[in-house]
Amino acid sequence: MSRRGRFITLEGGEGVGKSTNLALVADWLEARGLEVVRTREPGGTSRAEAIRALLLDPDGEEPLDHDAELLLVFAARAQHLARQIRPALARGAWVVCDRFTDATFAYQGGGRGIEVSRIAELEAFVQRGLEPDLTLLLDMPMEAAQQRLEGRLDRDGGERDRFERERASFFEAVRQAYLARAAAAPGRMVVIDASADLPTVQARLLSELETRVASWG
Ligand SMILES: Nc1ncnc2c1ncn2[C@@H]1O[C@H](COP(=O)(O)OP(=O)(O)O)[C@@H](O)[C@H]1O
Ligand SMILES: Cc1cn([C@H]2C[C@H](O)[C@@H](COP(=O)(O)OP(=O)(O)O)O2)c(=O)[nH]c1=O
Repeated sequence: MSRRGRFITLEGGEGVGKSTNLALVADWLEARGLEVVRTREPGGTSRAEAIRALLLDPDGEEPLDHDAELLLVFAARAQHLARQIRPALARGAWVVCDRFTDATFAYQGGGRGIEVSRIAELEAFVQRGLEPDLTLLLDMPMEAAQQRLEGRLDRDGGERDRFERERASFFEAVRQAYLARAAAAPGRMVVIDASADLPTVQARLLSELETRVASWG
């Protein structure tokens, strides 16, 4: 399958501003006349969204096993790739996705402690060589991100999902795993300091995006 569109992902812990900035990235690309597909993980198609609901549903009487969690994340990803991402890229659309496999290395690897080699095996099996062209990692100290998240939950009246109920040490491990991935893949991943006010973060992000898109010709 020839691949013409580009695949951009946004990553980072809870509350760092991924959803807010995804809109900015997608709008910027659309203003350049590109077809843009905005999507997210886990989810992005109706069956993958059903798997998302299973993953986010807070643990009750039957806690979700860590290996089952990992396999569900990749099951949702396989569906999303087959039904949404690969067809979009093939027709020349650009795909902008809120989280992808770096989140699995961060949450299931760093957070849950599953071996990296096991995650990498599933990555190879499900993605068959397809990787994001660019990953924007929004990074900031966990406590400040938690405050933003609380602000959002207060406004939306939302409940904390299964991940949002985790301990501070879990989120710190997630952050460190993300930073380690970025250090190992400097060509694909760009770390953006997300702790500044929104206009500053957005200016940083657009400047990185512009440079990368220009380098692709
Ligand atoms: N740079 C920023 N400064 C202050 N608040 C922000 C900033 N970026 C996002 N927010 C706010 O923080 C909250 C979390 O942002 P959101 O985009 O939902 O994060 P995520 O998708 O990463 O969980 C939202 O209420 C959003 O309006
Ligand atoms: C994509 C992905 C997400 N997740 C988790 C992280 C998030 O807590 C949750 C849902 O993602 P999301 O809705 O992006 O979280 P938020 O907007 O609160 O930042 O799924 C994983 O554990 N592994 C994965 O591979």
